[in-house]
Amino acid sequence: MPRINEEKLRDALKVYFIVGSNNCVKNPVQVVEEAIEGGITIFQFREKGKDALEGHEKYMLAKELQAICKTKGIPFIVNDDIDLAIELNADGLHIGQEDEPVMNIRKKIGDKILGVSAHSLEEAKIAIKNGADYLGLGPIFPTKTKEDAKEVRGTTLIEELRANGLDIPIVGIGGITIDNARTVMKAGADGVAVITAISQSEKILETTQRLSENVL
Ligand SMILES: Cc1ncc(COP(=O)(O)OP(=O)(O)O)c(N)n1
Ligand SMILES: Cc1nc(C(=O)O)sc1CCOP(=O)(O)O
Ligand SMILES: [Mg+2]
Repeated sequence: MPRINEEKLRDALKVYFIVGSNNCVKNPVQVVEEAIEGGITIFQFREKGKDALEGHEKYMLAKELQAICKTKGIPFIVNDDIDLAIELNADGLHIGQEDEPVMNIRKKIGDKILGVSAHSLEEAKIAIKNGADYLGLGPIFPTKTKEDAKEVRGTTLIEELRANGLDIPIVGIGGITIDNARTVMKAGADGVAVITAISQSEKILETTQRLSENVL
């Protein structure tokens, strides 16, 4: 199967919901179902940090969320865990700069969607050269979700990449909400990736709908 069409991916990245069980106030299955109903366009399983599930429990939750995404036609991406992505035959994998080199991962996952985090123009160029399908740039705004997040840089890196002619699909991440999502899109992103804005909302469906309206 060929690598995913770039324009199709750009569209899919618009409302990118990332979650793990420890980000949720209520049952993560219910959270993901409501978020899908509200209009998310792609999903990342990120079971990481304090109180994260491990082993069989992690696998079972991933499998259940993947099945839900599949019935609704939402691409299912796994964060960090290449073995899980391969075992589940996920649609893709997202990796950071601390993970295995992009080139090695690309060889291992074949044509699956490969997202890579980048924090500079140089990192972005290397990721693209080695096979990234899209980039995650952040943190755009302050976030409490990722303890080891880099310095907040607003939308400057998105603008820098676009000004340098990089047209790879990009999502902004970190502290993105209904209220600031438009700023990220105007800077040149193809989509916004959020955890808290949706997972901690008391009205997940409504919040996701409003976020989508500011992005689509
Ligand atoms: C879409 C998207 N963008 C960036 C990240 C962050 O990845 P990483 O830097 O590897 O950090 P962790 O999420 O693994 O803590 C992401 N997960 N998704
Ligand atoms: C997972 C992640 N990666 C980031 C980066 O900067 O690469 S910021 C972040 C956390 C995003 O969560 P929230 O939407 O709750 O701020
Ligand atoms: Mg990572």
